[in-house]
Amino acid sequence: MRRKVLEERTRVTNALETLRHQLGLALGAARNAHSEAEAELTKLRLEQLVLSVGLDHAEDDPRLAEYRGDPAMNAVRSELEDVRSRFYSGWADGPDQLRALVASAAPGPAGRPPGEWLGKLGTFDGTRPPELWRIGEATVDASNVGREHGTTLSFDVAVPLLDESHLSITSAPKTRPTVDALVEGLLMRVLSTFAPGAVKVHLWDVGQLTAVLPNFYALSRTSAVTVHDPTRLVDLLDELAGHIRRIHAYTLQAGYPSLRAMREATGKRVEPWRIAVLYGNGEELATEHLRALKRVASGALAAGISLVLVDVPTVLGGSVETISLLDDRRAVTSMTGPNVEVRLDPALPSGQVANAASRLAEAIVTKQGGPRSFADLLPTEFGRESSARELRAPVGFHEGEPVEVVIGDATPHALIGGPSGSGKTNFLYALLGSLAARYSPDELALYLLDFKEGVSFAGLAPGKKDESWLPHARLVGVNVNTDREFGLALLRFLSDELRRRSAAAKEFEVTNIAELREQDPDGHWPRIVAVIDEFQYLFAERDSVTGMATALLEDLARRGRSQGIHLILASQDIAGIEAFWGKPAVFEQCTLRIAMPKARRVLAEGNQAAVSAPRWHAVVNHESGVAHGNQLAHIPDASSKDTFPVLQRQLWQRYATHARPRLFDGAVAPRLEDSPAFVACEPGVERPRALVGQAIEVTDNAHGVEMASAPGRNLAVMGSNTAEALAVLDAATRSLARQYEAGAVEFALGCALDSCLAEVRALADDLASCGHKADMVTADGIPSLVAEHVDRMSEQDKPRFLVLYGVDAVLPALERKEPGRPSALEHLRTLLKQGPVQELHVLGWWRGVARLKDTLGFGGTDEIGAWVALDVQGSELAAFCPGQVVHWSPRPGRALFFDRSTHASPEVTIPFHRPEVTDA
Ligand SMILES: Nc1ncnc2c1ncn2[C@@H]1O[C@H](COP(=O)(O)OP(=O)(O)OP(=O)(O)O)[C@@H](O)[C@H]1O
Repeated sequence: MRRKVLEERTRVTNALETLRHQLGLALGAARNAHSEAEAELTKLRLEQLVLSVGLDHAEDDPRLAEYRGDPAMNAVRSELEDVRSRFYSGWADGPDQLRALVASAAPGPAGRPPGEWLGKLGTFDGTRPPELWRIGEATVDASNVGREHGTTLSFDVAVPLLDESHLSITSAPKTRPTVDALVEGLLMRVLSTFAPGAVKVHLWDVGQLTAVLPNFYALSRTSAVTVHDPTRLVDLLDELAGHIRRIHAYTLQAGYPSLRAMREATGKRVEPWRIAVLYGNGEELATEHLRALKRVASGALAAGISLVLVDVPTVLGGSVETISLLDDRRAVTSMTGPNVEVRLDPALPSGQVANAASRLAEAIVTKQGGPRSFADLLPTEFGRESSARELRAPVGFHEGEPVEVVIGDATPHALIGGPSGSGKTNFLYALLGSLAARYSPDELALYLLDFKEGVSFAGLAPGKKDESWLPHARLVGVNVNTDREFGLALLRFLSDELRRRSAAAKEFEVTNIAELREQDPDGHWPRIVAVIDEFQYLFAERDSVTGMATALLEDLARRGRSQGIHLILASQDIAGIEAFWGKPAVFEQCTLRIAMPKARRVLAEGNQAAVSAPRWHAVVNHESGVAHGNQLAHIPDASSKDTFPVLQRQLWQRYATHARPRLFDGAVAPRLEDSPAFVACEPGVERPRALVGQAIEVTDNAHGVEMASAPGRNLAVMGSNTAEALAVLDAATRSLARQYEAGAVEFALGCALDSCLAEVRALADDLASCGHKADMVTADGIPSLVAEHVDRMSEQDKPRFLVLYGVDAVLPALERKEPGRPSALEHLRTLLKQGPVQELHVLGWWRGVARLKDTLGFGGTDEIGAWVALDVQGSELAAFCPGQVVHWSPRPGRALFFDRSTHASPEVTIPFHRPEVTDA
C-alpha cells in the first residue's frame, strides 16, 4: 500500500517537474520574442524618424541626438542608404535622359532658348508637330544618385500641347505676370515653330476686354489671334464645338479617328491647329458654361484643338496636364510629380515678343499675296466641271488660299447681306464669273433679277454697246423695283420648273437631280441658280404679291435643293425683312450665308465676324452663319470696267450656239413690233386676239383678248392717260388687223377727242394700207356710226371692230333722243350686248370708270368681258371684277388687265410703246 503511494507521488512530482520545465522554456521564448519585437519597434521608430528628417540630415538633427552612436541607429541608416542607392541606381542617368528626351520631343522653338528663334518665322508645316513644349527646368540633388554630396543635376521640363493634351494652370497669389509669361512663352514657341497661318489662337479672359496678352496685339489683326468678348464665353465654346463637329464629320467620313491620324496618313494638313486660352478667376464657371467646356474638351484634341485653362477650376475629360504655381518663379507640374519643383523660364523680353508678333502678322498678310485679281478666280480651262452633285467655285482669297462657295445638298440656297456700297454686287459678279467659267451653260442656267434702281445685271444681256451676253443667263431682269410682279413671275416660273423636274424624277424613280442626270443622260437638267438682288422689294407691301412671294419662296427653298434649283437672295437689310419673321423657312434654308463688312443679321446672332471684316472682304459661311463656319475672303474687283465683260465675251464666243437671255428692263417700254406675240400674228388664226400689253412674265408674252363670237367679248380701256389709252387701242387694233387676210375684216374708228385725231387717223391709214376697210369719224359722227352698226349687225358677212376713243366725251350726244327712236346710247348698249355673238366687237376708251358705268346703264357690267385700267384706283374697279378686292394703285407705264374668260384675277400689263404718239 505504502509502496503504491510512493509510486503515485513520484509520478506526480515528475509530471510537475516536466510542466515546470515546459513553462520555463515557454517563458524564455516569450522573453526573447518580446525583446526582439522591442528591438524591431525601436528600429522602425528610428527609421520613421530618420525618414521624417531626411537621411542626409539624420546626423545633425537634434531629434536624433540621443541615438547618436546607438548601434540600432547605425543599422537603420545603413539599411536606408542601401535602399536608396538601390532605388536611384537606375535613375543615375535620369536627368540626362530627360534632357535628351525633351531635346528630341521639343525641337527648335519648342524647346530651345529664345535667343535662337524669337523673331524668326517658323517653317514647320509638316505632319508631326513637336510633342513637348518647354516651360522651365527642375533640379535634383545629385548625391542621391550617387554623385558627390552637395552637387545637383537639372533637367528640362516640358508639357505636351497640340493633339496631345490640354493644359490647366493654377496661379498662386500675385502670380498673374508669371502666368502670362508662361502662357505667352508657350504660345510664342508654338507660333514660332509653324509656318505663318498654321496656328490660330483664341484668347478669352473673364476679367479683360482687350488687354489679354498685349504683346500679341499685332497678330489680332490677322486670323492668328482672336480676342473674345469676356461676356460671351458661350460664343467661343460654340465656335469650338462647331469646329469639332465639322472636323469630326469629315475625318470620320474619310475613315480616320482624328485629324492627326488623317494628317499623318495623307501627309496633308487641312486645318490649322487651334489653341484656346481661357483665363478664369478661380471661381466655378456657370453650370452651362462648364458643361459646354467639358463637351468641347472631350472632343477637341481629335480635332486639333487644345485648351489652356488658367484658374478655371474644372475636371476636364480627355488628357490634361497641370501646372500649379508655388510663387512667381516656381511651380509643380503633373509632368514631374508633386515633389519636383520646376523653375519656370523667365518671361520673354516683351519688346521682342511684340516685334516677333508684328513680323508674324506681316508675314501672314504678305502670304495673302498682293491683292488678287478677278482673273485668279478663273480656271485655266473653261467649262470642265460637272454640276451633277454640286456647284463649287472660289470667290476670293484668304491668306493666299482660295475660298470657295459650294452650292449643293448642304447649302442649297444663299443669303447675301451688306449695307449699300459694301460690295454685294461685286461679290455676285465674282461668283457668277467663277461659276460660269467652270460650268458650261448645259450645267448651269442663271436667272438674274435686280430690284435695285440701276442696271447692274443689264450687261449680261446683249445691249447697244456690247452685243455679247452671258451664255448661262436665261433671264436678266433689271429696273424691276416697281414691278414686284416680275419677281413673282420668276418664282412662279421656278416653281413650274420644280414641278417639271419632280415629275421627271418620279418617272425615272429617282429622288434628286444627280440621280436624274444619271438615269436620263440625254435630258437637259442644268442646275438653276436664281439670283434676286434686293429681294426685300418682293415683300415691300402688305399685299397679295408679298403673300404669294413668301409662299412660293418657302416652297422653292424647301424643295429646290433636291431638284437642283438654288436661290441666291441678296439684300442691304436682312434685318428689315418683316416677311421673314415668324416665317423663318426661307431664312433657315439659306444655309450659305455671305456677310459683307458691317452686314447685320446675315450671320447667326453673336457672330460678330462681319463687324470686323475689312473693306472688300466677305465672310463666307456654309454653316447657317454660326461662328465656326466663318471664312473671311478678300473678294477681287469683279465689277470694274473691262473685267467681267472680257470673260463674258470669251464665254459668249465659246458657247456661240446658246440662245440669248430674255432681258426684262422695267425702265424700257416694250415695242409692239418687237413683241413675239405680235410678230407671230398672221391671218387664219382661229380665234384672233387683240393684244393689249406685255405680260410681266419670265417668257416674253403679251396679254391679249380673244375676240370670239361670244357674249361680252368687248374691250374697255378706262382712265385718263391719253398716251397709254391710245397705245392699248392701237396695239389691239393693229394686232387684230394682222390676223385677217386683206379685206377680211372691217374697222370703224370713232374719235371723240380732237387731241387724238392725228394718231387715230394714222392708224386708220395703216389699216387701209393693209387692205382693210377702215372708216374714221370724229365726235359728231359717232352717234350715227353706232346707229349704222346696229343696223348692219345682222349682215354677218365679216368680223367688224368698232374702235371708239373717248366715248365719255360724246355721252351727251349719244344720250340725245328723238321721239319714237332709240338714242345712240341705246344703240351702243345694244352693240355691246348683242354685237359680239355676231362678230361685231367694241373696243372703247372711257376716261373714267363712272363714265363707263353710265354708258352701260343699269344693265350691269357683263358686256365688258375684258378691260384695261390705267390711272384708276383698284377700289373703283370692283364692279368689273365681281367678288374680288382689286389691289391696284396706278403707276406710270403700267396698267391692270382683266379678261373674265381667262383670268382668275386682274394682272399687271405693260402697254406697248408707240414712238409716234409720245415722241410727237
Ligand atoms: N472687292 C472689291 N474690290 C474693289 N472694288 C470693289 C470691290 N467690291 C466693290 N467694289 C467697288 O465698290 C463700289 C460698290 O460696290 P457694289 O456696287 O458691289 O456694292 P453694293 O453692296 O452692291 O452696293 P449697292 O447695294 O449700293 O449697289 C463699286 O464701285 C465697286 O466697283
